Amino acid sequence: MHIRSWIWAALFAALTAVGGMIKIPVPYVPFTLQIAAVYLAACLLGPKIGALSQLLYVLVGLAGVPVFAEGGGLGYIWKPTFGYLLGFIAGAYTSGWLIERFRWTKGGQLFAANLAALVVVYLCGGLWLYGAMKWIVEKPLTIGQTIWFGVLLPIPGDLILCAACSLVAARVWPRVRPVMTTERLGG
Ligand SMILES: O=C(O)CCCC[C@@H]1SC[C@@H]2NC(=O)N[C@@H]21
Repeated sequence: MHIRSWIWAALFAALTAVGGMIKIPVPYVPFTLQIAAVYLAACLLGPKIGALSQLLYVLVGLAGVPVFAEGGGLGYIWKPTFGYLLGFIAGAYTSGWLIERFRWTKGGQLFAANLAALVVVYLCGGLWLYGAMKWIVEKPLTIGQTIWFGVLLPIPGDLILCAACSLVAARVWPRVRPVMTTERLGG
């Protein structure tokens, strides 16, 4: 893989870290801006490099750098929000794959792809939240509470970010994406 791909992946990993620092504490699952970096990485880097950016982010956090919403370190895998972090990797891949497979470029199309990413993030995050609260924290949430705190509370903000990032990506796409993707880099 071309060095430029690694640099872009690292930059978007850093952007996700910034998104994790901008947070509003809410019980169980904080509001953060991490998902905006996931949307943009998928749209501008494609499935592989987009997912790589999120994998780098998670690995740096697990290595101990406090880039997650509530710190970092290997023990973070036991936190109720760790599933969202795994969801960022799978979500970036999903959205990037849809965009690449169907050659989507318009704002509405990117919105649809990012919506799919959001579903993946919430699936991973919600399932992990439920399991972690039950078996690790041992303060179980009901399914209704899990959906309320894990999905319904944060989703309005995430939908606004989805629309905003999709429009921005559609605008900058023609100029930026050829530079960012590996298609022309042979890697
Ligand atoms: O601990 C972490 O760093 C992960 C926090 C995950 C927060 C999730 S991301 C999707 C949803 N939208 C938000 O604003 N918060 C949750």
